[in-house]
Amino acid sequence: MLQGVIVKAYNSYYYVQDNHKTIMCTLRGRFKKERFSLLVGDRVGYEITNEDKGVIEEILPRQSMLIRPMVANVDQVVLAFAAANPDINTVLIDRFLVLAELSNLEIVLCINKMDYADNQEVDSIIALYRNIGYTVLPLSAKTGWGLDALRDRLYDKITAFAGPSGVGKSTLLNALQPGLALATGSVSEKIGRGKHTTRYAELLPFANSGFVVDTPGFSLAEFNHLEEKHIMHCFREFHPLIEACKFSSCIHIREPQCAVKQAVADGTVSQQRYDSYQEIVLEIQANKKGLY
Ligand SMILES: Nc1nc2c(ncn2[C@@H]2O[C@H](COP(=O)(O)OP(=O)(O)OP(=O)(O)O)[C@@H](O)[C@H]2O)c(=O)[nH]1
Ligand SMILES: [Zn+2]
Repeated sequence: MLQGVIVKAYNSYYYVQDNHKTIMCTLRGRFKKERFSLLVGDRVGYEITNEDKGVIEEILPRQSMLIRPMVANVDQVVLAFAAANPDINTVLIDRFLVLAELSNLEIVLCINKMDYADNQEVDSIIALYRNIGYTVLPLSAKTGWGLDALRDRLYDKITAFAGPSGVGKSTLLNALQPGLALATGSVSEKIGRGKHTTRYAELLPFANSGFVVDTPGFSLAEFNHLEEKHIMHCFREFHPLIEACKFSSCIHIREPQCAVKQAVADGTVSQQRYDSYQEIVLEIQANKKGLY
C-alpha cells in the first residue's frame, strides 16, 4: 500500500501528498461508519483506483493534535515576532507562548526584523527567553540574515506558524520559499478574518521536505476557556518552584509564602514574565466573574 499525508480536505475529498505529487482520494466506507474524523496532517495508506484518484484504506496512528486549527501530527510551533515595528512586547510574546505551551509541541521563537534592532532591549529579551530554555532565532526576512537556522528547523517537520499581525510572517515565508506566503492566504490576508469565511487548515509543502501550516485560529482572545490553575504550567521557569509554595493550591498571586513570588523578589524569575502571568490569571478570574 502507498502512504502519504493529508494536506487538504475539501468536499469529501482528501488530498494526499506522496513525495511530490498530490492524489485526490476518497475514504473507504467503513471509516465513515466509525465516524472517524480524518484531519489534515494525518498519515494514511491508500490505493490508486484509476488514473489519478485514490482510496484511503488505512489511517496511521496520530502523534499529536493541534486544536486551533485542527491539524494532526504537527511537530512544532514557530512563533514570529518583530524586533521593531511593531515594537517587541514581552506581554504579547508570553500570551502566544501560553497558547503554544498548551499544545505540548516544540516551540521556536523567531525575532524578525533584526535589521532594525540596534538596541539592548531586544538583546536582553532574546537572552531572557534563551535562559528559560526556549530556542530563539533572531533573523531578518528582508536581508536574509539568520534564515538558514530557521530553514534547518523546518526540514522534514510539520510546522505551525503563528504570530501577531505585521511582524513579517508572509515576508518570512516568502523569503524561505517564494510563493509559499501567497498560498497561506490568511497569514497575509487582511480581509476575510472575522468575516463569515470558512477556512480549513491546509498543509503547504515546504521546499524538499516538510510542511507549513497557517494558524488563523491561534488568536489571543482564547484564554476564556482556560482555568487559571493551568496557566502556571505554561511558564517553564515556574515548574521547579511550584512544589515549594506553602499552599498546594497556590496560584502565585495573593498567597503568602509563595516560592514563585519569592523568586521574582530574588531576581531569579523575571518581573516581566511574572507580570504577564499575573495579567493572564487576573483576566481569567475577571472573565469568570463576568467583568469582561
Ligand atoms: N525592516 C524589515 N521589514 C520587514 C522584515 N520582514 C517584513 N518586513 C516588513 O514588515 C511589514 C509587514 O510584513 P508582512 O509580511 O505583511 O507581515 P505579516 O506578519 O504577514 O502580517 P499579517 O499579514 O498582518 O499577519 C511589511 O512592510 C514588510 O516589508 C524585515 O526583516 N525587516
Ligand atoms: Zn506560589
